[in-house]
Amino acid sequence: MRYISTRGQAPKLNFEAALLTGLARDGGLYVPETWPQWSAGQFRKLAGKPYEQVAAAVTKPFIGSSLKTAQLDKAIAAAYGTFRHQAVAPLVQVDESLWLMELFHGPTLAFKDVALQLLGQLYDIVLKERGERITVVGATSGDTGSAALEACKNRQSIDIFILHPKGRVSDVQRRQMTTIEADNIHNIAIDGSFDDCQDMVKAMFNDPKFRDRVNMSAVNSINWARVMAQIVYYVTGALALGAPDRAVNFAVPSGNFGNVFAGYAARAMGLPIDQLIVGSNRNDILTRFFNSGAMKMSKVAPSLSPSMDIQVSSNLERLLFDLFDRQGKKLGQAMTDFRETGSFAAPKRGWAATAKLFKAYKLDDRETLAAMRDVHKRTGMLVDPHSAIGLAAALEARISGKGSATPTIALATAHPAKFPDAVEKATGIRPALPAHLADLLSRKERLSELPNDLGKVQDYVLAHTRLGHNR
Ligand SMILES: Cc1ncc(COP(=O)(O)O)c(C=O)c1O
Ligand SMILES: N[C@@H](CCOP(=O)(O)O)C(=O)O
Repeated sequence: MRYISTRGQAPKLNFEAALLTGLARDGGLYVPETWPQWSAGQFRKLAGKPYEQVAAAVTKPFIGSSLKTAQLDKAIAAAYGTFRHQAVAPLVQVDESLWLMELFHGPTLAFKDVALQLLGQLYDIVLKERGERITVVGATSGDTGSAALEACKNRQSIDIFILHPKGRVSDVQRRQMTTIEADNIHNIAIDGSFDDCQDMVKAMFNDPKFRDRVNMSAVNSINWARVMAQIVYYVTGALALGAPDRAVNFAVPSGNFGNVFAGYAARAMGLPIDQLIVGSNRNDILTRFFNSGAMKMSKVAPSLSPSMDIQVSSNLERLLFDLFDRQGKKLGQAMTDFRETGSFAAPKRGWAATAKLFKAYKLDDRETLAAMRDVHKRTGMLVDPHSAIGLAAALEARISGKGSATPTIALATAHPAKFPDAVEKATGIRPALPAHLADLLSRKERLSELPNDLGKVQDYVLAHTRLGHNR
């Protein structure tokens, strides 16, 4: 399998190189040159198999000869051995045609663990074989950060720096990052938004001297391996509800568009997904896009679902690449124009199919609390504000007839205890953290604060990475 950049000007890479490279050198994102095509029989063979076995089968074609089968199997076993639920991503039935997929049984209680636990293992294998070290610089609105730090902590070949928007993540999210004791991890609170943090990470990648000096790599969904690992639970979920002999819908709370893009990739491989239902909070650029074909950037506003307080959804570029008939140069120009003018219109060709596949709904904070209250009243389940947005979007799609009678899986992306204030406000119940995090609020924090200034952040990384001085 070869990977190409969405901007069409960077070298083609194999999986191992794409894993280590992060953002392509032309500023684009790596995508598979072609989607692996699976027959119904291939999917059928995996029905009822353990998560690890499905993960091996689904990821193999994307990894190709970059890893030996035994290495991949070992990495998968180690990654999912850290989960507290044997099924890794269990389904819970909500009503006659709606299921919740719990993606929060990993070490940091969010769906990010599913991909990042595997990414940590893959890094280890390829870095050991190459005898190389990397510096990871990542941006987080709360969940990627802790999952990435947990996956990379104490790994000898990695120094990791995570930028988060100061004061804009929940206390639990921040403490999950800042209380990890390991010499190779660095938390930086930036005086700005998540978009500012993500822009700085991309700017560092777009500075060839800097990226080469520190051998920079990415844990955000910039990294194709993140998206690849997330395809697996779309397959296990759909198979559990009767695919490939029955189509399913997925409802996904969305911010950086990585999670739902993994659903798009599963469908491109042949999994029968009827609709991908996108849920946004008040930062609804994605919902506006899918409802109109146009995007207009506005200022990001804090919400009860802080992990989705995002205006520039990184992975949308991977979808737009297909909408632009994979013409990277044209897309690159459109992305540059979007950055300059703050607006973007999708090409008319292909838009009808995209608009048919993606349905999108927005919930403000009041509606999010109402959704959390409603699901608790109806089922006794506590859901976090992000998951509630996905669930409510699924119900909206059904009411408006757009979701039809097709069974729908709403992705529960975080454990309710990550957002105890919002859950308590909605239901009157304060969810407790699982035992391994029970003393989180009394652990010692360690972080640095920096202004929203690229030069200062680069200086900080250079001063603290073990690669900054040696090259
Ligand atoms: C809990 C939670 N839900 C949903 C999202 C949105 O996912 P994505 O950015 O992949 O669209 C995030 C952040 O990524 C998250 O942390
Ligand atoms: N919501 C994310 C934002 C970063 O998204 P990613 O999927 O690109 O890592 C977070 O929790 O940090």
